[in-house]
Amino acid sequence: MSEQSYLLKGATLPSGAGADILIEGGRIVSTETGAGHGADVAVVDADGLVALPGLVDLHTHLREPGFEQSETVLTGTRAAAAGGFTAVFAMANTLPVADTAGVVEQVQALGRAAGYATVRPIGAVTVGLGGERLSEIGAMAQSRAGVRVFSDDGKCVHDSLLMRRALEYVKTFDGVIAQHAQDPRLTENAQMNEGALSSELGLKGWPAVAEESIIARDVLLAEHVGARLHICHLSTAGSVDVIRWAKARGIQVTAEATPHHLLLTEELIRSYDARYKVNPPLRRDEDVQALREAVADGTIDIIATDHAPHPREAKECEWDAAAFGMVGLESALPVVQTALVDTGLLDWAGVARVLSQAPAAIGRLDGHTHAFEPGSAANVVLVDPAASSVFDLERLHGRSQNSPYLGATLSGSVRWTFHEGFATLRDGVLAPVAEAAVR
Ligand SMILES: NC(=O)N[C@@H](CC(=O)O)C(=O)O
Ligand SMILES: [Zn+2]
Ligand SMILES: [Zn+2]
Repeated sequence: MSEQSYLLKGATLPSGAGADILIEGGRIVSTETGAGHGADVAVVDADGLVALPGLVDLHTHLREPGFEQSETVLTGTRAAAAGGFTAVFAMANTLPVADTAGVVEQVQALGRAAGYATVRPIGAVTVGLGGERLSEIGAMAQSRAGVRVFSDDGKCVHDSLLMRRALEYVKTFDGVIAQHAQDPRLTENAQMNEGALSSELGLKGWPAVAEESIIARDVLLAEHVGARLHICHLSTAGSVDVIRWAKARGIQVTAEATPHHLLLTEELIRSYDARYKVNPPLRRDEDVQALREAVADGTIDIIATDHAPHPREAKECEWDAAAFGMVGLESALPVVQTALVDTGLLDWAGVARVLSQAPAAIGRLDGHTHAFEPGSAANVVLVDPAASSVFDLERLHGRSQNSPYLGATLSGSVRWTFHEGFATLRDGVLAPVAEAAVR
């Protein structure tokens, strides 16, 4: 395999310091400005660009196996590379469900073969996401995929005894349960946030308490067991309060917010445009503000995309019949810049923390680099923060186009992505499939 060397000249590190980042043999060799380099090095003009550690998404739906009409590991990781991601954790709600060592090993192998990003499979907590019997958690942990994150995402692990047993199990190997917090009884047929607007629009409400009550129960279970718990896609101010309380008590809980819950509100649903239909639902402006502050003060540890591709026919239908979910890999960084950086709530070091360092730590993604230290693997993204543009279809590289941002103006643009020294995105252009596959 031939390894191209790169010099990212005049980049700005998350700390604000200037750097010439020299990448050779898949590693960062030096970040010293003005250091010498060989003649065969490709020089990238990074003047005005911010260098971040490769982004890590703890919550991606790659849909393969089983739902390849929505996304595949290849198309999803191409979308990831376009968005600046160098590692994604693939959710288990595939067909078959990722509840055996065989399926998680298959997903990981597909990621390796595609070559655009590190793919770490998430294992299901219960067999077939059925919520009744624990899946073979130990076998998935010991498999070649070395699964550390387990989730029934899309469904809540509602049975408290099963949740307790799952926490006890993952504790033995330092794993984590990522809970989709949704009380199923309180949300039967629910279509949008419960409140004045759901009454006005005549759509069945999804109360905040359906999320908050599960989080409250689960932080107490995590405390009782002494295990790690992660809460997926927080969407309400009340959820933030519960997490803040749990952390103050020393409970090992981490929390995630999605870009869309940090920018969009339920008001968009007045259009009845199903691109805005998502689980958990878009909430009120007060909730968005509370989530933003919680990311800024560290109560919410990470931002994860919950990239959820769906084919056209699942979205171009009446609201009640439409699928829940939005694609989010390519828009994540622009949305985070728009919602948090441009508003002064987060600096670039904070962005590196919530989109790279913290998710890698929660998922125990060993060996993936999040600092610009010589000798470490070259997982790097270059962002142009001054570019503000209309988000259009050309920005999407996955198989589905259910983005809520089409036509909206967002700040910032990802220019280059390096995965272990290989340029998966080159000044906005994805590396050819064949090149990524043979490296
Ligand atoms: N977020 C969504 O609205 N949908 C996700 C499931 C999930 O993340 O709960 C999906 O798999 O489509
Ligand atoms: Zn979910
Ligand atoms: Zn999800």
